[in-house]
Amino acid sequence: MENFISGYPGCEFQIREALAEVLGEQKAEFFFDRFLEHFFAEPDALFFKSLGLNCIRIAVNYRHFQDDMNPRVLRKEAFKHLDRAINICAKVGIYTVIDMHTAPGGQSGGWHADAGSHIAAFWQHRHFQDSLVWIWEQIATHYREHEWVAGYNVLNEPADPHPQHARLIAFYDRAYTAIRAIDTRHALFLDGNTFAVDFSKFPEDAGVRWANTAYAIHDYAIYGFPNSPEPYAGTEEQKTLLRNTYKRKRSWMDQKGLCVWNGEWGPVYARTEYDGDQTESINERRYMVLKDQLDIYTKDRLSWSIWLYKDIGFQGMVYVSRETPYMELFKNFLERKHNLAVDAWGKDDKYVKSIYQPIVDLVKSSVSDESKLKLYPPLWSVEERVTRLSRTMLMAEFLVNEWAEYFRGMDEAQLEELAKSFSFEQCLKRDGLNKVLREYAHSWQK
Ligand SMILES: O[C@@H]1[C@@H](O)[C@H](O[C@@H]2CO[C@@H](O[C@@H]3CO[C@@H](O)[C@H](O)[C@H]3O)[C@H](O)[C@H]2O)OC[C@H]1O
Repeated sequence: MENFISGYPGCEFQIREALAEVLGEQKAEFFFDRFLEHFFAEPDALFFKSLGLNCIRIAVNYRHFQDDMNPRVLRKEAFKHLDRAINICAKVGIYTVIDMHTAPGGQSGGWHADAGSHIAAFWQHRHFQDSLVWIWEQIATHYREHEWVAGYNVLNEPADPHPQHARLIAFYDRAYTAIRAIDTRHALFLDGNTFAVDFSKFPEDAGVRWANTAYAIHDYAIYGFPNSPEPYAGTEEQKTLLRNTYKRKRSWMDQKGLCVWNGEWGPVYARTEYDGDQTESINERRYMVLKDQLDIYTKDRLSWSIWLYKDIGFQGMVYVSRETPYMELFKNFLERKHNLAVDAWGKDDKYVKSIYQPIVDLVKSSVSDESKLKLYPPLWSVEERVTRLSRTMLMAEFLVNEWAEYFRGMDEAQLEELAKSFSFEQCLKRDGLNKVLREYAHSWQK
């Protein structure tokens, strides 16, 4: 679960805690369990398959396997939803890649690492790394015979600040050895450092050192987001930029003759409630970006996994209808969250930019040497850092309890109604996106 996907503010662990506070442990657990059940069921798999797609990447949180207060003890229901999703996909003929989307302590400072901090503590504590290796051993043991699991995406978007990426390489070595001691057959998918774009410090002998391994880039194109430098029109210059950025990300694999996979990519979309009559024209441009990226991938016979399948209406192939109990309940809250730009992903900060600008200016004017303003990760400028800390963490923290308060006094039947809003039957389809995906999925198979 992520904030822009499900509508809550902040991180998953925060809303789980807040909801337990409001409803009690048992009812909160009931809600999240029902949410996961409805989020992906057989009709979802059938729809996905109907587009001609044959593999889905399933993002999992390490907390499904291990409770932080009870380390190295496999949770009783650790595989309940993952087994369910993988077996539903297998039944309709879809392969799955298991993606470890969060690591203990956080493998990056992004909200999606579910750590609630901009410091990626995973790299600082051996203890956190040991835990994740142990979790992978449990997963490999569980799925080593499964024919429909295509492989293991060991760590989503690592961001190891070490200048030589030494801790990431050491962790991949450990995870590789541990998994391979149990399961030699499933492929491993290793993301590059710094949000799956940088392989420059990967070992020279990777091809032999890490057998049966693909290397995952995440190819988000700047033109697919509200902060695009200019409206995308598919000009030759713009297409060249798309291609060059992508080529740069995969250049290390190309030099070494290694297998590349695009594990995440895809534009976000405008919404009528926030973008008004601009919505359609913005989205037409976004579909153009999508298509032009697919042209590049198809020419290269590159396999990809679109981000993402389902959400509340920003990026998903299917999205929860506004007429559902969940969306009606949170209508005003979501609008406020949007206007305050509390989520980082594809943010639109027009209402609040000027409020945070003095902090940006203060930081810039207080640091004497300009080069000292460049901290890791490089794509977090001073502006971006201020955004992450003051809005997506500080502001979000205050909204977490508010989100949970909406549930106060609800019984299981009402919670079920809310969770069910995420079921395929209550979702709409993003036709523009699905049409393009279908077309390319079929052309790829020819
Ligand atoms: O969970 C996902 C999460 O995996 C994803 O993370 C972001 C991916 O994009 C990163 O920035 C890109 C880095 O490469 C440049 O070439 C692109 O232009 C940038 O967009 C960003 O820092 C990550 O947080 O985001 C969506 C989440 O739902």
